[in-house]
Amino acid sequence: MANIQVNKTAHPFDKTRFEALLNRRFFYAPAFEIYGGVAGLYDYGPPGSSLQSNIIAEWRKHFIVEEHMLEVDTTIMTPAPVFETSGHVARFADWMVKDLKTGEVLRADHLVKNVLEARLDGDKEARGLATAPPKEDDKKKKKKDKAKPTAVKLSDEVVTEYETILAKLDNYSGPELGELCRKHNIRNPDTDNEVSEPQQFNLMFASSIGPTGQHPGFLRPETAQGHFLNFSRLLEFNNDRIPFASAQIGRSFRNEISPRAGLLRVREFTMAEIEHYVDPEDKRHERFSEVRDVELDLLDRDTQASGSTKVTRMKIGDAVDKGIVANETLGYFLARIHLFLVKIGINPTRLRFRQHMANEMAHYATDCWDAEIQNSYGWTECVGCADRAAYDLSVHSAKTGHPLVVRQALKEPIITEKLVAEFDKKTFGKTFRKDAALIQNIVEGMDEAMLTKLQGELAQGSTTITSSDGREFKLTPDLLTIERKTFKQSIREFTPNVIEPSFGLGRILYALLEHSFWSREQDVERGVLSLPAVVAPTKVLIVPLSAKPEFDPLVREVSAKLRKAGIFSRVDDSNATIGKRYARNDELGTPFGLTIDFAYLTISSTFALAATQKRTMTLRERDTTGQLIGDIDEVIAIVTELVNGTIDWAEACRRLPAYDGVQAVE
Ligand SMILES: Nc1ncnc2c1ncn2[C@@H]1O[C@H](COP(=O)(O)OP(=O)(O)OP(=O)(O)O)[C@@H](O)[C@H]1O
Repeated sequence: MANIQVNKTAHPFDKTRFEALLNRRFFYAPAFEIYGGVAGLYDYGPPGSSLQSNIIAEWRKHFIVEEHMLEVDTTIMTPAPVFETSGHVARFADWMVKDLKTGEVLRADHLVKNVLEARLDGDKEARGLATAPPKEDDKKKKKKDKAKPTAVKLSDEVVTEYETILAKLDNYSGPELGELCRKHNIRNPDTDNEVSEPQQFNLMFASSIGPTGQHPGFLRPETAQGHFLNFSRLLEFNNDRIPFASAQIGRSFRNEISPRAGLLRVREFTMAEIEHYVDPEDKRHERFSEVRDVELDLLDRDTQASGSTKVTRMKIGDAVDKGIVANETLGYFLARIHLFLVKIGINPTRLRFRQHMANEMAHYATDCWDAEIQNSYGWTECVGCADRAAYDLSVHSAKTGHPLVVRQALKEPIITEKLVAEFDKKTFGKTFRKDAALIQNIVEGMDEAMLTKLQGELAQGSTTITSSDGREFKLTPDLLTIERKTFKQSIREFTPNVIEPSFGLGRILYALLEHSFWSREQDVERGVLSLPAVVAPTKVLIVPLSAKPEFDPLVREVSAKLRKAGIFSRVDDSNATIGKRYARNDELGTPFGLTIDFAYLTISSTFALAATQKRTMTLRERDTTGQLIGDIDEVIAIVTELVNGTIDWAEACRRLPAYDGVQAVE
């Protein structure tokens, strides 16, 4: 009876109701709203903040604690030379177009996507097929829908062409996007005006450090550089051993061109990033065997190149063995990302891993996969996972002269022999004076074959070398000799490669909210957020049947016991009916409710005495609304186990009798 089956798909996803719920319960809201708001900036309210904190806490456990990662907290404000070296000043940019009449700015690839998808939707409508879910949620939605071509049938070739463009959208350069706009008559859907040629726009917020204005800086657009700049300290902290990973959770800033997709594209957001440092010659992962059999939906680059978006379900072990995923470490993280997202409540059937096309990847990356989550905006990248090779450490090291390398003692020293030039410094300097260094450099730059030749010629008495500006210099055996020497190398020095999983927490949080939302079969107005207990903002709701003071001691006792058990609970002692109170908490995603059982009320006029004598309370489960009854301490023990995930509701139903009393009627 208490373990009732529920039908969560009785009503189709209703975005308007969903957004109304998030707004009503203050999960998040536009920042500076009473000043009119700023696109792409949001504030989280109490349930949104708790949900984010709980996702972060689980992330810490799943990655940092589980893998002994080294956590850092580096600054957001970053001096310009850092981003000049990393390439962000030159390349961290998107292509934008301007409406030729209104001057409205649009991101070029998003414009192409929105217009072509709208045309494909129109085609589906004309053919009498179902259309895709709506794509934009903002205030401009109505306006956009007006501009959206409706029910226009396209030829089969055009449909294929559009689908191919969409499958490869991240792959186009700015001029190519301009060409697509011209070829397919892509205009601003809000106004139907033509748009300009795409221009690059750097997404970093520029600032300056100090009062003189002479030290330009940027708000970081990712947390990664802070890890890399501290690499040598981290390596030392890790006893000079690799592999190891650093991790950081913090804010990043991107001046997005036209943010219109709620939390999915914002200008300030929280990232959680891991930089895992590996030996470039050995990218195996010692715990790969633990995840080998985890199955993922993969969309590889060859499939996308053929214009398809069909995923292949595959064990990560097989994907690495077949070379679809470049190496074990990358594969290990893809599997761990999958496990994390599913654990916090992402629907695994709406999660896929998409490989970057060759041109889409940063030039230095060797392989890159995005964890994409399906939601009402389409498939959205929520986690990027890239093998960044040795790029970042190498460029910062070259720029600063600070070695960002690993030095490993070799088990077996490497013995090599090679020809080297020995100079008689005094005679050499006297003979060539200011050209001495130049000539020495030329000789020292010679390879083995050239040195062998030089050695032979010196043995004949003399030789001549030519500098790059065409001058000739005569060399004789009194100036230098070429000899074979033996070298013993006991240290191997190398720049590690970096595998980087990079999480955008706002995107994950939003997708999770969408995946968790449904309405009760009997009443579409009664929305529920089925958030797993591990991330739910409040775990247990305590519902006293009445706000009368006689109930206080028991409520306080239950609260204190839950606190002691580490369970975050809230008391709802408002005057609303118990059904309303439960409904409000269903909307907040609170998985369990406790009602102190006052069944005795009918035969006793002293509530507290009766309840104390009986010492029972009911336990309600959010999704099924099933209720169980038991002794207070017994119920607290069970709800603690439920929240900690050591038992499920079915098990709770085996341990406690179902309750069918008055409180169950909602
Ligand atoms: N503007 C943004 N708003 C919210 N989250 C973002 C934003 N930009 C990036 N992220 C998050 O940070 C993660 C890592 O950033 P990355 O640089 O790989 O994104 P990106 O490829 O630039 O994203 P996109 O192509 O969607 O702009 C993304 O997977 C995403 O979750």
